[in-house]
Amino acid sequence: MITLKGVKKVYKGNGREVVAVDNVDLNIKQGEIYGIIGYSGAGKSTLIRLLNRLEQATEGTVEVAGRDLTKISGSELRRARQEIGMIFQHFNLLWSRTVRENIAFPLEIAGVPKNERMKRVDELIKLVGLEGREDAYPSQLSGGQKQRVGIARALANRPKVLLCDEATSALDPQTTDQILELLVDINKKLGLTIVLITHEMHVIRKICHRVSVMENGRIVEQGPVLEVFRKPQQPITKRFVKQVTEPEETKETIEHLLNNYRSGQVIRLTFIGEDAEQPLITNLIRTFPININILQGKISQTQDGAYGTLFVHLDGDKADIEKAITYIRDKNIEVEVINND
Ligand SMILES: Nc1ncnc2c1ncn2[C@@H]1O[C@H](COP(=O)(O)OP(=O)(O)OP(=O)(O)O)[C@@H](O)[C@H]1O
Repeated sequence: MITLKGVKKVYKGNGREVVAVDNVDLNIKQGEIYGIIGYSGAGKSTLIRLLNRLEQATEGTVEVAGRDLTKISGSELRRARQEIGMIFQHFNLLWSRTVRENIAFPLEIAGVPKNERMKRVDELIKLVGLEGREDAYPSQLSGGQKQRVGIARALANRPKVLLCDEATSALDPQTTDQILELLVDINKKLGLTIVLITHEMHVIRKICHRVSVMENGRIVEQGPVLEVFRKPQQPITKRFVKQVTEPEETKETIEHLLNNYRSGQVIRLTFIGEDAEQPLITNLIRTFPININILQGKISQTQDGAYGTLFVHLDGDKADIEKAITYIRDKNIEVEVINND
């Protein structure tokens, strides 16, 4: 559905050049929810703006729904853009228009007759759950409701792709979850391809099937979300994964625990998908003459299954601890031995 090859975007000005996107290759499948994560300045906004030609690539090709956007202009580009909806962090609504009029706006521009327009707006209002708020003005809506209007407006012309530019960054955690659920719902109902950029791993975990990590304009890591959670390769990816798997205080807690548990071994177990269902701790206690203390744990749900980490302290004979660790590894559960240094 979306293919980027060798894409580069250089901004020039004041005698200086900024390479915002640097030699990016990307492949996004139809019906996929694809996340691009990176810190501020990584090049995410530029990349997503290349996907609807709000920015023109300096080098490379950007193919969306069968058209190379770098090579078209005029009416052909306008038609191509109708297949690509976009929502924004600050909603970008028209403040002097009601909910209904905001949603109808792209239909007016596309020349859809009034009757059809009204019918389509009603459908969209239902789809995003804004029944009863049709005649309200944006200033009378909550942040979540404003984003629902943004989503309805973006979907008005039945696009094949929805681009989300930090769409939940201005919302509180509960409203963020509701909007993310709405996006998943729309993805399933309409088979819509969704591309989102964010700096929050929570968003990726919750709704994305695959993810790319961006740093200094480049994609430094990509893969299925569960895979990236299981084995993050780059330091930056490890930092993002820790945002959702380990509570803030984990590092300090672990240091504290290592000081308290001088004997035995502290380990971190990583469970993926069905592994999480195993009665592992019970089996360990029954099989080996060791003591086990559960120190800390967290399980997160992704689109493809559960992902969890558990810190435990094993105490007893060194050889028994070694055997217990081998036993866990044989069950395909990842074990990281946390050392005192
Ligand atoms: N119009 C522009 N002119 C010049 N430089 C730009 C322009 N837009 C972005 N940049 C630069 O390109 C780089 C990437 O910016 P971009 O906004 O794409 O990153 P980002 O990951 O989306 O960060 P943020 O979340 O802060 O927007 C930055 O160094 C930025 O200063």
